[in-house]
Amino acid sequence: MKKVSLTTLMKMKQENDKIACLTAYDASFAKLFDTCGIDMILIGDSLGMVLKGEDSTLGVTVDEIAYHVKSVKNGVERALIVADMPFMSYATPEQCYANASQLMASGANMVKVEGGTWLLESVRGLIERGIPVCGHLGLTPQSVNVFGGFKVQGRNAEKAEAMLTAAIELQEAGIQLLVLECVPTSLAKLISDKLSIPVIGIGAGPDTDGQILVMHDMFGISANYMPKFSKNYLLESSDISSSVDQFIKEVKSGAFPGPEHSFE
Ligand SMILES: Nc1nc(=O)c2c([nH]1)NC[C@@H]1CN(c3ccc(C(=O)N[C@@H](CCC(=O)O)C(=O)O)cc3)CN21
Ligand SMILES: CC(C)C(=O)C(=O)O
Ligand SMILES: [Mg+2]
Repeated sequence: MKKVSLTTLMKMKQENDKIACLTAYDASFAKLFDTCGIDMILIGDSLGMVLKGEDSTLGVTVDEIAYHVKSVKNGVERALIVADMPFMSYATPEQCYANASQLMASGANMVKVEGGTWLLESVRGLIERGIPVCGHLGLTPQSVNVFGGFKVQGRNAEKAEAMLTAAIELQEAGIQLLVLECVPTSLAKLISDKLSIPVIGIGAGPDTDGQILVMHDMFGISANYMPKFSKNYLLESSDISSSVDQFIKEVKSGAFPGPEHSFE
């Protein structure tokens, strides 16, 4: 099976072929998702919430992500493997390079970092050193204490403008993929249209270039709560594999996310 590359994802954006992504944390689920045809698998720091049962992602360590990357890698033949960099593991460019290199050596194809303008130097440095970078804007859960909760971001004109500017700056710095989390549908559409790189949404409406869900949410088994933008695909399927098939089908057709999973 031909491995999905960043070139593949770029071509999918250009051809309006939607990109279907899920998180995974172990080899068995990763293999199942890969076999179903998931394009990208994220080892998310959401593992702090769905695996460890904590109420935020802040306690996750680089070693924990690396452990799960090593497991996921062994189940994957085709999907692009992206690893989240944990809270404070990229606070300075030097920390960022050391920790990103550990995740790449563990089997990731790309690392993901949360934030905008303050990150530009680290993003450029990673790419110059051979590490592809995925950005993450909107509701960046590592900043939950600054936001005062898991809240939709970019709802006023000033914040929306700042997010678009940050997205463009990150693209100019060299990111090759962007996750937009919990932003109004119209803003996610604007950013997806303005950027040449693929934009993957979660709680960002139907107009991004792809969608990602936390795997536990799509099976309705998350330890804490179920965000409004998620959908339990096991309710209408008899087994895990066909629920993943259905998720991919609905992403590709544009049926997911509907208005009930999106924010205005
Ligand atoms: N199980 C799970 N699913 C996720 O999508 C997820 C995690 N965990 N952990 C890491 C972050 C945290 N995320 C979250 C968690 C909660 C909401 C939430 O409760 N949102 C409200 C919207 C609040 C508003 O309207 O401003 C909601 O009703 O969905 C959103 C994102 C997304 N990520
Ligand atoms: C929700 C996705 C985008 C994520 O960052 C995670 O799973 O940690
Ligand atoms: Mg994350």
